[in-house]
Amino acid sequence: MKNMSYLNFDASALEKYVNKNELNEIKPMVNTAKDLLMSGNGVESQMRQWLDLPTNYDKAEFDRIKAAAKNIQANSKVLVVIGIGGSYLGAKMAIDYLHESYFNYLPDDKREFPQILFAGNSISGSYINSLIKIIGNRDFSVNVISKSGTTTEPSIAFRIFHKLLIDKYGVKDANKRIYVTTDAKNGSLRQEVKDNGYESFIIPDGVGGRYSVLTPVGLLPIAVSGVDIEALMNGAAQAQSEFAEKPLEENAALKYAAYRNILYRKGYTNEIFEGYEPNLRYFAEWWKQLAGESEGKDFKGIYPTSAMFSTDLHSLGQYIQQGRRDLMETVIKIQNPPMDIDVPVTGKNGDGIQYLEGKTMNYVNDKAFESVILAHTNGGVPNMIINVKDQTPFTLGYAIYFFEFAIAVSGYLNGINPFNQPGVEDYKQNMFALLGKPGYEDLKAKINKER
Ligand SMILES: O=P(O)(O)OC[C@H]1O[C@](O)(CO)[C@@H](O)[C@@H]1O
Repeated sequence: MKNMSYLNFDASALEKYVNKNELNEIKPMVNTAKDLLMSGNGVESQMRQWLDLPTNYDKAEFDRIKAAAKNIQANSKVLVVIGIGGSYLGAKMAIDYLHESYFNYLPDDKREFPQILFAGNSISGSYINSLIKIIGNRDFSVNVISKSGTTTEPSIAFRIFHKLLIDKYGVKDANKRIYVTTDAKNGSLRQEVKDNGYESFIIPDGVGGRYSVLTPVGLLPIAVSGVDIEALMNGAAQAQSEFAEKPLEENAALKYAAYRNILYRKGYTNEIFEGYEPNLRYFAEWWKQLAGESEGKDFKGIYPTSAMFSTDLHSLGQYIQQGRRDLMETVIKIQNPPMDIDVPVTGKNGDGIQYLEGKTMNYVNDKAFESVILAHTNGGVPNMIINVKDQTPFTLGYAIYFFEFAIAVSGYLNGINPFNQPGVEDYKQNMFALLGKPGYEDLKAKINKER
């Protein structure tokens, strides 16, 4: 077991790219950005409620989440989580991170908790058909998550699964299997809660989708999967107190914000989020929304993308090593993965790996990580390393808060509003027009004229 704090930021591979004086020089700007965030003097400050969520949340609702999770665990083999963007990525990321890779694939008698499957994040009829097939005749419940209650993708999926529930259980019992996470007062889902008596949870006003994993949005599905959500919140609370207090030099979140902005201003405009554990894939997807929606606007911002190694060393690896030099990498390194296995001893060397006999896979993975850092750094790609202690709920809570805090500071540091996402509306408006939604006749005519 490698001993370390829950998370640390390692800039040692940046020596070639960032001079020693630079952190000190950007420090006043980072501190100003942090102060804007903490004081509420920055733009869109009403959307900072996530900042003290780990210590200031509705405890009664938290207990209701745990009770609902128990209920679902007792009466369902599957939980269908319906939502898109911030209304699903956080839960998916956390469940994957905290469970073994094939958790969801285990047969029901080998899995202690329900299978968690996601819907409403695409408009693929094939996907929904396949999902219905895999549920089969097993008992299931639905958690529909939408702050607005009017997002097309989850609305369609909810209609489908609502009908399936009614067909299977009848209206009265179906209503007991529907859990709604939405705005406290507004939106059609809130109205449906009132009409049908569904159990429901609130997405707080001051928390945007991409900052909502520690609200019922993430907490209910995560709890249903058997995770200790109290530990998750405690980890975030620990991060909250540290990042609010510590000076830049000792503050991992501020350092990450500072270095990625130092690099961005030198022309490293694309950031690749990387991991060496396959169940970090959705961590990257969650981070991409967090960073992309927070910073990509006003024709600026770091472009967030991702790669998972070793897999992508044999696809994107070539480009990263020798392509356009506008890339930086942020590598998440899990210090203590939950499991390991030896390279088998066969006494033969036909495959050329006899020298690895007696070594573990995690040892080899560590060496791959070190080798890639060296190769990419030498090849012209600056690397930031985020060491994360383990894959436990406490550490994950800490890491979630780390990224949320760092990205919000980073937005302010760049003169960007980190809490809105006006660009997401454009495709929606066009889609409404093309689908013939009432009220969009003029836009439809305009589109048809232009194409
Ligand atoms: O929860 P809603 O209202 O369905 O929105 C889903 C997602 O769409 C966005 O509004 C834009 O992508 C996100 O912030 C949010 O996570």
